[in-house]
Amino acid sequence: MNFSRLLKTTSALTSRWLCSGRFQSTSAAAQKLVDVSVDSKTGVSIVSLNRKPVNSLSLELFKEFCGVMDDLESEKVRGMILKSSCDNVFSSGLDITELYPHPDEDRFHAFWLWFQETWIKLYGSSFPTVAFINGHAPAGGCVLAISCEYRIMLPYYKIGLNEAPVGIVAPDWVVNSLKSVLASRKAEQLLTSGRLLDTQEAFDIGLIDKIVNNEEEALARSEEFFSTFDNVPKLARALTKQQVRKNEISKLIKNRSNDAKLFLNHILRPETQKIIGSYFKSLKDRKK
Ligand SMILES: CC/C=C\C/C=C\C/C=C\C/C=C/C(=O)SCCNC(=O)CCNC(=O)[C@H](O)C(C)(C)COP(=O)(O)OP(=O)(O)OC[C@H]1O[C@@H](n2cnc3c(N)ncnc32)[C@H](O)[C@@H]1OP(=O)(O)O
Repeated sequence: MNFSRLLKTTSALTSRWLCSGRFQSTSAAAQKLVDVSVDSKTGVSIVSLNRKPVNSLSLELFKEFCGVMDDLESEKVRGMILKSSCDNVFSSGLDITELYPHPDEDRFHAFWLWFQETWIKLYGSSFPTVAFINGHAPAGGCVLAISCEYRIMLPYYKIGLNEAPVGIVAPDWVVNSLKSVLASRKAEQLLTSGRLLDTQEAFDIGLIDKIVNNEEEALARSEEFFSTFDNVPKLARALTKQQVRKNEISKLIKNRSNDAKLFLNHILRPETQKIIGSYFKSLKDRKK
């Protein structure tokens, strides 16, 4: 099966979950969780995550984001910049309330499939993608950033995959996304320590590509990146990118339901619930 068909194909079970209207947000029409605008100078789409206060990633946000990605694919956009509308936070990662306390199993299954779907669409997009990391990007926030092709970050924020210290093992598609950006040894060090790096450290190890001081500079640096493809036929570029990324994506597509079940079993374990519970409490207590 060719890769474009594979991208559209998913198991019957997965399709049932993704297409079902369950877990529809009642306020979806009232509040947009993902905003899209077009930079009139460059024709590039700017996609802003807009789930205040910290862009924690919920099932509803993933669904909306996937819809936006489908639109951008069919409009054959020149490129996309992913950023945040929240002050100081790009994304705080998965919404912990989707994981704790003891999530409803059906909702969690759907949540995980939509997380996978988001990764598949972003990591496998045909058009060039830039993450403008205009705030902290821990855990799932970092996953979004490393799924893009190029990363531009403002100074003095933190980025990394901090799952291990809270007793959670990142799935292999997350690990492999990191290994597509960093050498295996650096990726292992970052994952096993769960350390969050500041902007300068992230630049020094190659986790991000550019440091900028403001949005104007970010747009200029993004444009430099996008214009490197101006003389490359769009289809050839897209197929080449997918050629590089297809093994990881195909592996997940064939294993989606199992990946969701494994993660659900892990999350439901009393020890895991306890660790996430104390972590969440410490997050809330920090401000007291
Ligand atoms: C716990 C790990 C569990 C599972 C790992 C699962 C899977 C592994 C595979 C995939 C990778 C993805 C994993 C994840 O993404 S798990 C989420 C991990 N996220 C974090 O550890 C970040 C936590 N947040 C922060 O460190 C700070 O909030 C942040 C630096 C982002 C911003 O700080 P700031 O001071 O600006 O805001 P706060 O006052 O801390 O937050 C405002 C408000 O929002 C609540 N909050 C923050 N983050 C989350 C979140 N991820 N989910 C739900 N709620 C969140 C925070 O508690 C505050 O609430 P309140 O006090 O009620 O106002």
